[in-house]
This record gives sequence, C-alpha cells and structure tokens, in this order.
Amino acid sequence: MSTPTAPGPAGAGTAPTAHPAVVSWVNEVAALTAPDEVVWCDGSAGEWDRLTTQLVDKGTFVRLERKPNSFWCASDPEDVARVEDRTFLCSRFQADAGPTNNWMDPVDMKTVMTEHYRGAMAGRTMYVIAFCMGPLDAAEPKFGVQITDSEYVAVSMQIMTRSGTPVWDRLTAGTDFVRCLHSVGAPLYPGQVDVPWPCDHTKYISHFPEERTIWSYGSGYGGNALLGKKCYALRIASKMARDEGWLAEHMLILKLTSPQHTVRYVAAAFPSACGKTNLAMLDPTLGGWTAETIGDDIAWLRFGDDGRLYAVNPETGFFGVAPGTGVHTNPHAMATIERGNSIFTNVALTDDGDIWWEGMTDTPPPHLTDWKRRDWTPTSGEAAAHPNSRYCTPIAQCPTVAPEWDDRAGVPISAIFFGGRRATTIPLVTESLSWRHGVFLAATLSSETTAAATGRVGVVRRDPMAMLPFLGYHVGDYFQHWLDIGETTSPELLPKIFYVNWFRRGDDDEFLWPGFGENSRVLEWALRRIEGTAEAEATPLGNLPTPGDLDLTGLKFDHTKIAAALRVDPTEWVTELRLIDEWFATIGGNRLPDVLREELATLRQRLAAAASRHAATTDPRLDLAPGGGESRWSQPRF
Ligand SMILES: Nc1nc2c(ncn2[C@@H]2O[C@H](COP(=O)(O)OP(=O)(O)OP(=O)(O)O)[C@@H](O)[C@H]2O)c(=O)[nH]1
Ligand SMILES: O=C([O-])CC(=O)C(=O)O
Ligand SMILES: [Mn+2]
Repeated sequence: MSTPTAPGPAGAGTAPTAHPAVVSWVNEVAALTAPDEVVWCDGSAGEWDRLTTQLVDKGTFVRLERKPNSFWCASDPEDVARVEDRTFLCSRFQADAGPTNNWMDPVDMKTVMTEHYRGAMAGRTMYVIAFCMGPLDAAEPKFGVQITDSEYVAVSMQIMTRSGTPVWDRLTAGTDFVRCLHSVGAPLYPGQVDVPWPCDHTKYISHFPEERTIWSYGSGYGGNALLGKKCYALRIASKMARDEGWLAEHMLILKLTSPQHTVRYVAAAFPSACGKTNLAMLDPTLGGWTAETIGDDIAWLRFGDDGRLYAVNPETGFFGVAPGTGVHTNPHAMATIERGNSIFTNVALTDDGDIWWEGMTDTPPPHLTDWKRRDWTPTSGEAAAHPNSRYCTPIAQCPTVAPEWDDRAGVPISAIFFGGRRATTIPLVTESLSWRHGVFLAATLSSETTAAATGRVGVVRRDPMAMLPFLGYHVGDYFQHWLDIGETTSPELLPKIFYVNWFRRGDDDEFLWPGFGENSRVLEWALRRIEGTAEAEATPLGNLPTPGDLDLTGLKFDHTKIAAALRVDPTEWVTELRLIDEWFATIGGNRLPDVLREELATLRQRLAAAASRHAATTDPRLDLAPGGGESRWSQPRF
C-alpha cells in the first residue's frame, strides 16, 4: 500500500487511506497541478533512501562522507528564509487578521493561487504525506496531510514530524486533518533540465484559518514549505488553541534538575534566531544542574486535570540555525548532527565531504564550497554559510533529550521566559509581578530582526510573545486569550513569567552577559524565586536580581558588565515607552485589552517616580541597592 503508484492521477485504489475527503482532495489537486505521478508516502527508511538517492542523482543533495546518512544542499540564493511580506492570513473578515498580518480575501487569494498551481507540478512527482503534530496517542491527535512536489520537503517532513504509515492507519474516515498544499512552482516541460533547487520568484504562503487550510507556493525553504511547522503548528494551531482554550506558542521546552534532584520544566519564547535551540540544549555551567531537551521551537500548552499548564512539543526534529553552533556554544547540537540522518541547507561543504559554518570552529578549513556553490577560502571576505543556514536532525538523536519528550500528557510548566535580542534597554532578567504583568511584558516584547526572515537585519520591532510572524488571528484577541488563560486556573498553579535578554551590549559593543551555558545562572535564580529562596530588588519594570542575587560561582566574566546587563536606565525607558505607545496604537482601541493599557500606565508611573527620586539624589551612591550592592540607578546615561 505504500509503494509508489504508476504514473497517472491518484485514485482511491492506490491510496493508503479510505478517508474520502483525503482521496477527493488529492484527486482534485492532481487534476489542477498535473503531476506526472502521485506517490503516497509511507515515511519508511526505504522511502528515505529512495528519495535521498534521487536528490543526490539530480544534484540537489551531496551525500556527506563524514556523517552517516546525511546530506548537504544549497538553495536558490533567493530562497533562504521565511518570506513575511509574502505570508498571508486569509480570514473571511480582514478585521480578524489584525494589524500584524498581511490579509487577502480568501476567495480572491484562492483565485490567484489556483492559476499559479495550474500545471505547476508538470514533469514532477506529487507526494502525499500524512503527518501528526504532537504524540500520535494524544487525546485528540492533530493530523495534517501535506501535498508537495518537492522531494526535499518529503524527506525533511520525515525528520520533523510523525508521518507515514502509522498516521495513515489512524487517519480514518471522518478524522479532521489540516489540508497543506505546497508546490515549489517550477513545472518541468518535456526536455527541460531541472535545477538543484527549483522554486518560483513569486511566492505565496497563505493560510485559511476558518477552513484549517494552508496553500504554499514558490518556496522550498523550511518555514515556508514544511507546512507542519510554522504554518500549522503555530498559525493554524494558534487559532485552534484560541477556540479550544489552549496555547500554541513559539517556545522551547526544557527540563531542569537541581543538585537536590528537584525536577522543573520551563518554556521560553524568543523570536527566530534568538536562542531557543541553544537554551533547549543548555549545557549548564552551574555545578550539579542537569538540563534536558523536550522541544526547541514550538510548544502546545494545555491545562491538565490538576489545573497546571502542560507543554507538548509537536515536532520530532530540530530545524536549527547553523552559524554560531559549535562545541563551545552548543555541544549537544553538534553531537546530535554527528549521529547523522541529517540534512544541511546553505552551510559550507568541506573538501572531505563534511560540513562547516561560521562559529563551528575557531579556524575555518583552508578550502570550502560555500553556500552559493563557489570556491571559498578564508580570504574570500564573505561568510561561507548563509546566516540562516540550517541543520535538520531528529530530536531522538539529541544526547540531552528527556525520556518524556514524547509523552502524550506533556510536562507541567513552572516558568515561562520571554526574551528578545536587544542591544540596549532590556535587562538580563526581570520577574513579572503577576500573570497579567507577565502578559504585558510579553505583549510588548521587542527584538532586532534576524536573518531567519528576508528583509533588513537588526531593526528593532515589537514581537509579542515572539509570535509576530506566526499569529493566526488578531493580535489584540490573542492578548485577551493570554489574559483569559490566566483566569482559568488558580494563580499559584500558573507558570511564573520572566523576561530575559541575553543580548544587551556595552559601550564597547560587546555582550554584557556571556550567554549560552551561563544562562543556567539566570534560570537557577528564577527557579529559586519560584521556591521563595532568592532575593530580588523591586524596580519599575518588575523584580530584578542584583549581581549578588545571582549565583556567579566560578564565572570568569567582568562583574561590572553583569551589573550593567541588569541596569534599568530611565533615559532608555523614555524612548521605550514611546515605542510601546506606538505599538499599542497600532493594535486598535477596541481590540487592545484594557488590562494591558492599565499595565502600561502603571509602568509609566513607576518609571516617573523612580526618575524623580533619582533626580533628587545628588550623590548617586546614596541610592544603594539593598544588601550594599551598587544600585542599577547609579550610572544613568544622562
Ligand atoms: N550572545 C548570545 N548568542 C546566543 C545565545 N543563545 C543563542 N545565541 C545565538 O543566536 C543565534 C540563534 O540561536 P538559536 O538558538 O538557533 O535560535 P532559535 O530561537 O532557536 O531560532 P529559530 O530556529 O529561528 O526559531 C545563534 O547564532 C546562536 O549562536 C546566548 O545566550 N548569547
Ligand atoms: O521556520 C523556520 O524556517 C525556522 C524557524 O524556526 C524560524 O524562523 O523561527
Ligand atoms: Mn522558530
């Protein structure tokens, strides 16, 4: 039932499913896109071998000599990242997409895209992939079927999702599934030679939230083409989650065990390329602590019967940022890919059949093939790997994967960390004062743009809950949903919310915090706060540690920098408040919850009071933090 069908349109006889809606949809798409052949994927090792061999034969993949069952590939130089300006939320009413999404009327979008899809798979094979986001034995497993004309997508979906025969077996007639249609938009006409990375200059990544349908056209890049990931598990799922009373979030899930063997699970939301994978594979520098990985990109959070929030990782693989990943920063990611069974996209290829990227080792190899397939030497003057180059690798291979990563019930979350990449203003860590204050911090989260999306890098923008590019409905309603979640259970059962920033810089432009494994010190302080055993100082922003409140044992790092990383600078906050005002103004008065407006007013009052206290202080050293530590107010920038 899982072998490829003979050329010709799909039919019920060849399908590994009797689900009439799947079969009729596949037939309909095949009639529109005109593939040479339809293959129902079984997700088997044999299928992986067949497709990867095919990809090697046609020049898309290079089989690596130095890593088992692993492949290098380079995309079209224009198809390297998510395309936010070509990503659409086609809700029936524009007002439901909100100010953060590109909207187009669903009927108009389908009319336009249908013409792009017409004949788009000519000369190619259409693959039909059944997949499940989250454990197969979940109370309500979340199924999807992706149609694609890309072998790269088909094999990547094998890594990233539960797919194939076990899913077909469960996808019985009447079972709900999300329709995920994908074409690279590059038909092959008779005699035409294929290119290594087919795609179209025109791209559409469209979501039809009311129909739970995704149409993606023109790109082969992960976030645009592996539709289980951002399109389903975040955009469509966030809408499902709102309707059903749960949360679909851009979060890692981490298990922490203290030296006293206390186990805690935490989740953390950072924007793309801002440190989720790295924190998910944390190698704690703090003695006696163990960190284990449950997820690195997406968390689905639901209330358990005990009133706590439980998190599940809907994925089965990591699609991680390669540059900056090395034995010193993320040894566990390096060990994961060392085990093979991985796909590397837009990194550099070494002459002996291995991969390399900036930050993997201190010294680059003397010669490489760069991500544009050109000869590269250390004097080339350009990066050998694209800044958004990625590895795609199974989570089960991660040496730090927690045994419970696949548990149907998920893991109970004690703390949620929100964070952004900010060179200024945002302190290393802030503890929220309440759920609603935490939601305010998350709703005003900001970050510098990264190479994970096309467009300018390094521009500060608001990225609420690190979900700006992934919201499946109106951002104001999303904030209200977060506030409602906080009313669903007793306050002491809710995770405590913290706000972090690993990326603050000093006047010398160097990071003020060493990051990576040292982030365990911040997590440890947060967990001690939850247990009531850590000190903190009340500031206008929330509760912050002084450097003395953090466990800095053995940390070889300039402690004045750490004090600077923890500073609340009133001048910086004058600008920040203006930016938050602007952000809230874009949301629209009737959709922005009053609670958040009130939180902003309270923050403004607290900052004003602190600034006037500071102005009245002639000797800055009089304004000392409790415990005799130097106050963060003592070095204002004005
Ligand atoms: N300075 C500093 N850099 C970090 C830290 N953690 C991660 N990074 C760098 O940030 C970049 C992206 O980190 P990732 O962990 O891959 O980001 P992510 O949030 O998983 O990204 P997506 O997969 O795009 O959602 C890499 O270049 C890392 O080296 C940190 O604690 N400090
Ligand atoms: O979706 C992708 O392509 C990769 C990713 O995790 C992100 O951009 O946040
Ligand atoms: Mn991501």
